[in-house]
Amino acid sequence: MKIAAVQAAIAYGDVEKNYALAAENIKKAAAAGAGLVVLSELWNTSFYPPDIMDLADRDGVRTQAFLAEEAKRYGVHIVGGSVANRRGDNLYNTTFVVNKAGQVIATYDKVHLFTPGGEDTVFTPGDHLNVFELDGIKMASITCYDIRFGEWVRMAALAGAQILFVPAAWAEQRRQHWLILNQARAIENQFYVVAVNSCGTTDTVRFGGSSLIADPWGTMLAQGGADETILLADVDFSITERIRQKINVFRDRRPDLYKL
Ligand SMILES: O=C(O)CCC(=O)C(=O)O
Repeated sequence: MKIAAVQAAIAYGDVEKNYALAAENIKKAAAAGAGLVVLSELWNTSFYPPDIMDLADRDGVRTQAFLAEEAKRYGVHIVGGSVANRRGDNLYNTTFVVNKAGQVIATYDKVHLFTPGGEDTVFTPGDHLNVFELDGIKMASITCYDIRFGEWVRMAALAGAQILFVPAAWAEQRRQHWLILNQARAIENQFYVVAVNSCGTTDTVRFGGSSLIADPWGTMLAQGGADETILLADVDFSITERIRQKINVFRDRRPDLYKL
């Protein structure tokens, strides 16, 4: 399966421009042969303008219809990064996963909100893991800051995920953390990690780009720089079993001791 990670400069607060940008990038990824396309965090608004409550999608209606249309048009699965998504008076940082038939097969609201950026004062957190199946492979997604919580990522691995998607809007100044955390999560969980960051700027933040696709051994299959790009990598899930046999951390872990 060929995966495309879309690293885009999301326009700050310009929703119309951002849907057009996503459409253009999905088209390019499909033309490059991708079977699964991954977008970055809050690709409809960027992270996050003051009027985000007004700019947010309502009940995910527009985003789901848009992703379903694009998925069917190009015959690709889409892990729809995340969007600002208003449900009633609450705002969520929501991921929709759509299969190539245009069916929404999974929905995830970011669980760990980025308190240093005040995200918890604006958004409501989700309360469940996002594990889903495409082409017979179990997959999972989290969102940005969630990557700092190794126990949350481990849950996805224990639920059987063989690949983890990490849409993000991660600042350039903590680029080192981004690279190390994503690579470490791939190594410790022995699964693919597809980490898709934004690039470009808001009024105050420069996003770090550096999207990456790491295999279950931690080898970087593709890595972005500071600018817009679409990373492509072929993933082969048969290597996971071989790696897990060589160093069998799932057999050797000691959950009986993992409590205080
Ligand atoms: O953890 C970090 O350093 C960045 C997290 C973040 O920006 C986010 O979750 O949106």
